[in-house]
Amino acid sequence: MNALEITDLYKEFAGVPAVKGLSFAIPEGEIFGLLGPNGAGKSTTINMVAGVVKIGQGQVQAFGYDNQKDYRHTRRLLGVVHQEIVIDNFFTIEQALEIHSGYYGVKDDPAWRNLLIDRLGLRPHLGKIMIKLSGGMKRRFMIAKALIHRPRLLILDEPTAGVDVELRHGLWDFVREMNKKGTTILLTTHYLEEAEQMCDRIGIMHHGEMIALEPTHDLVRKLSNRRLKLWLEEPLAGLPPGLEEYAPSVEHGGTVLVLNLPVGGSAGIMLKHLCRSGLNIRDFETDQSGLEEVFIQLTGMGGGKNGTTA
Ligand SMILES: Nc1ncnc2c1ncn2[C@@H]1O[C@H](COP(=O)(O)OP(=O)(O)OP(=O)(O)O)[C@@H](O)[C@H]1O
Repeated sequence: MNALEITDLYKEFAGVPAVKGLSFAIPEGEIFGLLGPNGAGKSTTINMVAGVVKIGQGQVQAFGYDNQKDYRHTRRLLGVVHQEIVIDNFFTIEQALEIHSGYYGVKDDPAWRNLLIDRLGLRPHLGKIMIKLSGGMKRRFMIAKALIHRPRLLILDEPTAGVDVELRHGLWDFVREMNKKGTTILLTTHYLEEAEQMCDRIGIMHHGEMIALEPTHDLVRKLSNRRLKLWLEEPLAGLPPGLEEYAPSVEHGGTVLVLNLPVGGSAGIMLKHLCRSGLNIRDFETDQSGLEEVFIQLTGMGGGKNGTTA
């Protein structure tokens, strides 16, 4: 069963399209990463799924229920952490969590509430009214709030934006734990490294369209070159013959030879060519470009909100 199925979703603001006929599905149990540069249409998509932005055209189904026709039902199946911090200013964390489970028509479950409070590190702040919490604490509260009714699909729109490293790690551990217990996860993040580590599959949006959607490993492998760096016993006078297809280059006065294994190329054949070359190799190192390079290749964009982000 698909946790989420989006079909031909379209939205424009003042005549300018933000999401252009988007279709994709997320099977139950998956951690799916939706990536894309600023303005790609990720939040608009999530907001249409969550029912807070009206769908222009198309359909959204959660666990087989249409989110427009069966709004009350789908609302209970989804837990959404929006990008903007939205809190109940003058309630304490505990009061707000109690109220929210009532809002979803779910019976208050103190054991579950306490588990969320503890796992999200909210216990020391329980009695504080929300307006007095730090930004990181507010975000933790939003995550607890999104989970209070035990949704089957948790949607996190940039949950780690502006939060410290400790919370980020703790949060992802918790998300993994929730996923292992059966919650499907849809997340957006600008931290490509996080997406690479967390997600089973990644979809990349650009200008309102999905320009790639693949298992994370395949996406990285398919679009990235692998480099083989060889430290040689004797410096090379020139480029060795028979290795032209690997775009060889030399570094460090000829003592380091760099070969590039093209996308889809065979490492075995490259190594055979290397053996035939008779080079005297002292050491070697390989590296592979990660999601960041893949993302830049696909969208033609470099840089981002910070050095390692989209
Ligand atoms: N309420 C709105 N009114 C007008 N335009 C909007 C509105 N919400 C989004 N847009 C526009 O729609 C486009 C897509 O924005 P969206 O926020 O969905 O992108 P995003 O991929 O989530 O970007 P970011 O990574 O910056 O959050 C942008 O051009 C944005 O300016």
